[in-house]
Amino acid sequence: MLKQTSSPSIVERVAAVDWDNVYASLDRQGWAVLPGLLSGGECEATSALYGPGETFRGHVVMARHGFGQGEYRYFAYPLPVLVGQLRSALYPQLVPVANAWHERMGMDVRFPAEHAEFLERCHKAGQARATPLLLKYGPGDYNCLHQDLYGEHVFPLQVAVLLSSPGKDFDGGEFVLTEQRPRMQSRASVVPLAKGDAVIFAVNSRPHRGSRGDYRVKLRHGVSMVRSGKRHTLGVIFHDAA
Ligand SMILES: O=C(O)CCC(=O)C(=O)O
Ligand SMILES: [Fe+2]
Repeated sequence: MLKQTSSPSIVERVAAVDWDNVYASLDRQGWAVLPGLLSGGECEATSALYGPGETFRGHVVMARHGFGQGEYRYFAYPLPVLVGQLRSALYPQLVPVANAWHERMGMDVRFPAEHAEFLERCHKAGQARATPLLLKYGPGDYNCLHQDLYGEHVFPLQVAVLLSSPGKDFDGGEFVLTEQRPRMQSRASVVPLAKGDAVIFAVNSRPHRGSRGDYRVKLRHGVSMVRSGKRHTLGVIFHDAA
């Protein structure tokens, strides 16, 4: 019998990540990159979903809200298989960090091991609308620094996957994060991403170990101006929206 070789599933790929390394990076800098989480074909197929139709529940033109320039659409339930698998496979890996951060920041909320259980908590509180989203940027577009908070329930980490190739599909359009530390000036990071790479980052705040114990730093994320071409991103947020 011929042995069939197929590429690993999303679940297998997530399980194969060097999570200890990712946890160390999240603790050190508030973000971590998972290189090549999606294949080129998966990136293209996901970008191609963009458009009007039942795949999405909402459409936001960023300039209308002062969010920047460009547009995005929120996926509707049921999520496309790949998006749903990414969301439910990544969540349990991030729970230990989420709970440890809450403990260090003196926050009472703890997160259940499985995503379905956390969603139940969101839905019971009236946060029932899907939050994963697909973003689209063209020349001159950008995404102002922001936080993706959609109600009382907030999972403290989120993920974005770059679906286009920098230097080939587009120029500019870097993923940026800023950290606002108490009584200090803000610090910016540019996250280097290739097509298919995922960045995990803090939604709102994270603990930082200082000489006198942990203090909270506030993070915001955004995208610098796309100079040319077209840039797509898949955003995976773990809490749902009111
Ligand atoms: O396009 C990007 O890289 C940023 C997307 C974003 O703001 C998000 O996924 O929440
Ligand atoms: Fe965002």
